Amino acid sequence: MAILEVQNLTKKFGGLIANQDVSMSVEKNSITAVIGPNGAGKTTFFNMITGVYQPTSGTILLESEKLNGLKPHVVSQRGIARTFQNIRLFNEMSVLENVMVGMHTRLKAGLIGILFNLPTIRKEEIASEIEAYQLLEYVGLADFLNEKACNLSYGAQRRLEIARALAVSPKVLLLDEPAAGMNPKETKELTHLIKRMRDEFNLTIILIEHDMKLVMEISEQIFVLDHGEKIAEGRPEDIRNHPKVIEAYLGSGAVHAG
Ligand SMILES: Nc1ncnc2c1ncn2[C@@H]1O[C@H](COP(=O)(O)OP(=O)(O)OP(=O)(O)O)[C@@H](O)[C@H]1O
Repeated sequence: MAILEVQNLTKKFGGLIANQDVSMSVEKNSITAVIGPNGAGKTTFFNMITGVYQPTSGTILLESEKLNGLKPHVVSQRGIARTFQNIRLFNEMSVLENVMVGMHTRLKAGLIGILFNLPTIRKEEIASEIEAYQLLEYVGLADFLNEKACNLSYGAQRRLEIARALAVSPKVLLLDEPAAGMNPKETKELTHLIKRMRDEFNLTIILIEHDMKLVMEISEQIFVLDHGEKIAEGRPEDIRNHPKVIEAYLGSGAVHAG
């Protein structure tokens, strides 16, 4: 069953067409990759799904409900969380606080509760602290709870972003270049983490990634964008030797070169 349906999505920035008529159907509980050369339109595609940009035309459906026109925080409440290509953490806040920020959108006590320091707030706070700790343990950061986010290694910051995204209890998790800047050991651990998250949180995961080894190893389905258009889709074995994909990455002539 498809959890996310994207139909004929187009995004124009003035005269530049960043996405042109892109359609995708993503199965529930699957791991899907969106790949393509630099500037192909991958992040723009994520930005439309998450409400950062409104599409020029086309439709985005989550469990058959339209997401067009919704603000990013509402899209997040509907069940789509993401991480960013350029890590966006609260650098001066602790690791634990960064994850707790991710939870605030679904806390029930509300503004009145916070203003009047109601007991419900304290209860929620304790519960969210415990949950945040468990998420940090899950991504391997339990030893760094009180560390400032900016003091973490690059790979650890990427895992913290993942923990923060998980804190909103998403149905769909979008990862924008999760392995960027990671060493081979960290990338291997990330590969395991992505698979575990899908299985244990019953998640649907869509990732943009340039590390083809990672992509080929974990994706069940791959979509390829080039110059804003979808040029191929299929299983890793279909994509690996797809002439249009080889041409997009290596330039025209590569396919015929032998
Ligand atoms: N806000 C914007 N205003 C104008 N042009 C934009 C904007 N955002 C993206 N673009 C342009 O849209 C095109 C697609 O960019 P996008 O960042 O989506 O590509 P990408 O595939 O994610 O690239 P990369 O792999 O390098 O991150 C690029 O030409 C980019 O310059």
